[in-house]
Amino acid sequence: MPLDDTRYLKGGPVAARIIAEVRAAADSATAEGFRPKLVSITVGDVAAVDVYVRNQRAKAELGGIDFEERRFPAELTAGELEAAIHGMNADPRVTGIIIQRPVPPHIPIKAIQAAIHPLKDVEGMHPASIGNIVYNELDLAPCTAAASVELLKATGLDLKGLEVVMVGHSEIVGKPIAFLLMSEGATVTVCHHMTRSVAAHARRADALFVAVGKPRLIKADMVKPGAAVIDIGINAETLADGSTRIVGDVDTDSVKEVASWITPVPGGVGPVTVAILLRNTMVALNRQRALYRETYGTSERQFAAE
Ligand SMILES: NC(=O)C1=CN([C@@H]2O[C@H](COP(=O)(O)OP(=O)(O)OC[C@H]3O[C@@H](n4cnc5c(N)ncnc54)[C@H](OP(=O)(O)O)[C@@H]3O)[C@@H](O)[C@H]2O)C=CC1
Ligand SMILES: Nc1nc(=O)c2c([nH]1)NC[C@@H]1CN(c3ccc(C(=O)N[C@@H](CCC(=O)O)C(=O)O)cc3)C=[N+]21
Repeated sequence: MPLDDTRYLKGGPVAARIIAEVRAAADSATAEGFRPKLVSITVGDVAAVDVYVRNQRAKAELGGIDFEERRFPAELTAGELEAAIHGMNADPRVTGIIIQRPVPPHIPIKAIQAAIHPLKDVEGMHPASIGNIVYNELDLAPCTAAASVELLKATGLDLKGLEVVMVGHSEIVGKPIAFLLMSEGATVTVCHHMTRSVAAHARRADALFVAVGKPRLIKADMVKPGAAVIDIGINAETLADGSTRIVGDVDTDSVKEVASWITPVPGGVGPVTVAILLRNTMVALNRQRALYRETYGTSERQFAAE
């Protein structure tokens, strides 16, 4: 189907709407002396991260949020990284911190995520933050998970009682999606590599989310006619001529003939993920402002913004 087919659930318009809201919120916060600033931490070189960070920088600029990339060599020790994070926690000009994954194997990612101050955790991966979604507090959730749910909502389907299947149960994507959907009233089945028949579950789904990291895992015969398919996978594929292209986890060419909605890759979940990161940056900033008011009894900032 051509890319203007309405069955394509495109991320661009959803992202643009979110970024416009971010821009309005960021401009008024800046005018009131609370300038939002997002710091991205990268350790080592990972191609998938480069695309994400490039888009973060471009969209932060559109959204009126300052952006700084801190890039560290792969040999950085966990202690050095924690020290850098503690410095950012203490710096009032830094209002949001994101650690790009993956980090090299010698760095314990869970401990590093926990080192970010929960008020500056714009990804919602600090244990205190991720716990909130279990308590139905959904305003700051891991970005890709929130983006995927946002795209399902763009179909207009009623999430209450919807049969949803999530393929993949990672901490950063599959599990948070399952919690967000449960909070919205959906009936959620979670599949993983030990699931006896992913196909048998997937075929029952009104909405099928896929975050596995295997190109074309989901074929047309695994999809219920009329379903919404949210393809979260981002996989680099090398073509015969040596060039590379990005494909998702869903065999889009065959599934598009069966599904009523399908997110393209690229152009689906990815752009919305970036927009949600910026929205989360504003949610975090507002929490910091609320604490500031409670502590000092004023919303006037006590130091000059640079
Ligand atoms: N669009 C975006 O913004 C983002 C996209 N991604 C992409 O999403 C994909 C998944 O990422 P992420 O969740 O971090 O990946 P992980 O590798 O952390 O998780 C993959 C999940 O898939 C499960 N799995 C593996 N093989 C199968 C199988 N054959 N059938 C069913 N389940 C299987 C694994 O189960 P088990 O643990 O039991 O082995 C695991 O839960 C990747 O392509 C990644 O690039 C990731 C982050 C952001
Ligand atoms: N802590 C952490 N959180 C993440 O969410 C995370 C991460 N680390 N590490 C890397 C992966 C990958 N990821 C992408 C998000 C958006 C695009 C994106 O914007 N993609 C565009 C591509 C556009 C282009 O090619 O320029 C699209 O799909 O249309 C890509 C990749 C987030 N990840």
